[in-house]
Amino acid sequence: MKIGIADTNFARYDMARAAIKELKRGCSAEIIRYTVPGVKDLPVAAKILIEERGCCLVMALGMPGPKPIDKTCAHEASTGLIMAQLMTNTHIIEVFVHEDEADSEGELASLAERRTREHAENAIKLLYYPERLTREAGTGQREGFEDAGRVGD
Ligand SMILES: Cc1nc2c(=O)[nH]c(=O)nc-2n(C[C@H](O)[C@H](O)[C@H](O)CO)c1C
Repeated sequence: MKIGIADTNFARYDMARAAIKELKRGCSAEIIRYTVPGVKDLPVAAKILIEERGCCLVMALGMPGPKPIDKTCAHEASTGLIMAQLMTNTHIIEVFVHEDEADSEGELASLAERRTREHAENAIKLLYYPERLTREAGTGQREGFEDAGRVGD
């Protein structure tokens, strides 16, 4: 089993290091890392990891900046990642941490670490323990922040 990690040098935190640590802690998959300049380069990187490098899941890690143009880039990248998933019938877990989600550099680093690790846990569940995701259905899970929790009965 191979898991791909696509990340960017635009990001201000080494999200791939966090992902790799968590994946190694939870499974024995081979990990293939592919770093590109920015989020808009992630869709093709993910597709190459799947089609040419044999990955059965990819985590796409990126950090959109705070400007309107960055938000547009992130939306375009997201659309591309969805297209790549549909073209390859393979999960690409988008892990984006927007710079303006945090109030300080320290908070941004913690959020990037925690969201990436929690999505790495999701990747492991998708591949190895899908029944655990089903058990969590409807429980308001949130990656990087406290879970929102269940409503109703
Ligand atoms: C404006 C802009 N903003 C971001 C961003 O917020 N986050 C990011 O990762 N990359 C950004 N980029 C770079 C593009 O994603 C891409 O790398 C270049 O357009 C080259 O294809 C650009 C050009």
